[in-house]
Amino acid sequence: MIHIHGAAQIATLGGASTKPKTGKEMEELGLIEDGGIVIDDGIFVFVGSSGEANRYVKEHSGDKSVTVLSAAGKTVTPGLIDPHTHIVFAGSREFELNLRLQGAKYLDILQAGGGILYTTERTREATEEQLMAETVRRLDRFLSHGVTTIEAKSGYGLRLNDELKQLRVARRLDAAHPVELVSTFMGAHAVPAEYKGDADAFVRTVTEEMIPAVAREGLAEFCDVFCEEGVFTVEQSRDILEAGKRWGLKPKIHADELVSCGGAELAAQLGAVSADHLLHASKDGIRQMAEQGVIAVLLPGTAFFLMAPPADARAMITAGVPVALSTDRNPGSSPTESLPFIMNLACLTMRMTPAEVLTACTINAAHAIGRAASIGSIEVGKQADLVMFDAPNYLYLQYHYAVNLTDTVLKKGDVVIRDGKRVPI
Ligand SMILES: N=CN[C@@H](CCC(=O)O)C(=O)O
Ligand SMILES: [Zn+2]
Repeated sequence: MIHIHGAAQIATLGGASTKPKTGKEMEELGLIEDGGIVIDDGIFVFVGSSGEANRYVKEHSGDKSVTVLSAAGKTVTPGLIDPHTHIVFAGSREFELNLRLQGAKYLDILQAGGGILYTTERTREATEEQLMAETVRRLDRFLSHGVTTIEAKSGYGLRLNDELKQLRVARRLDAAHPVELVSTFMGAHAVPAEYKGDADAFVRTVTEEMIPAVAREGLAEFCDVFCEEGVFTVEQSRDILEAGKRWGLKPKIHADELVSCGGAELAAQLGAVSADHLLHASKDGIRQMAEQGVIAVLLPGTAFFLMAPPADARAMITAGVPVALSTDRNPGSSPTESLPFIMNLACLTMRMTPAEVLTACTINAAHAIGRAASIGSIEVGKQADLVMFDAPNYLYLQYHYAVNLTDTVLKKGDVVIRDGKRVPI
């Protein structure tokens, strides 16, 4: 049994496990001052005031050993969840920053054979073991920033065996590392060089060969596509996501990132779980997303790193679209594992409030990866994933910005970070 007591503040995020929070609900954090939490067998068994938690432990601990953790002066939140990463890849692309500073556009670099295609070459060359080793270092950094679950996309293989290789690495890491991974197949991330620009032929390979193989091996829960002018059209994206649906993969979509091209509308028509990026989503697309309950996964770090204006989060929240946030961890447009810094950016560049930001990185992010029944809030019966931040209240997380305030992290009831340091389990 674990007994956490004396928390300055607990943000429970309770009451939204069946439906993501929208509009004003995103401001409701379920705060408890001077709070206590009891965990048994990796599950939250009590959440309330410190006094009540003491009584619960006295009455229920029996002959169990009790580990007591003080949370004095700390803010406790659910383990942070990152619902959009491209974490399994080889190499890095720091040289692209210089090109972009000189005026090169992200898509020009891709169309000249760099960008995603450069990382594809490195990833194809790498063995499963090499990919494991590179990815573990990124997962360690995520964990040290309070992130206990991430979504992980393929999309740097762009041919069957290398897509499977990326997804198998994600599956092995999910079993081996404290950070939990939820996999998405994204074979349609770019048209690989060997197709010489014939995107239709590549789409046939994705729909007829890759999706069935991924589904047969049970390697992914979601299917994603880079729907963008110059990458995959709305029609090609629809074919891919419908094929995914036929094979039991739930649709997600990279939509309207660089230009407005109908990605938000497509997400609504297909009943996608989420539409991500949305910097150029149309008003009508946002309205349709709200009607269909499509979650907007916003990536303000990508806008920041590409030096572009961010998505209109306020318009989406006002329209009733549930909003989640993510790092978009990838080697080109967002090389960071600091979800807390992304939260700062959401607040300071998109004017999301500190409460909306916390909702977006916990319960709404859990919905965006189909895990809201088990994670995303501190509620009795849920998996005991939580973070203690070195902060007197949740507002402070967006105020003392760009530093890592993570003090303690619990994953499935195991203490994996204490005093900012990794605890071997
Ligand atoms: N936009 C497409 N895919 C990634 C970037 C991948 C890369 O540049 O390697 C994204 O979500 O930003
Ligand atoms: Zn992405």
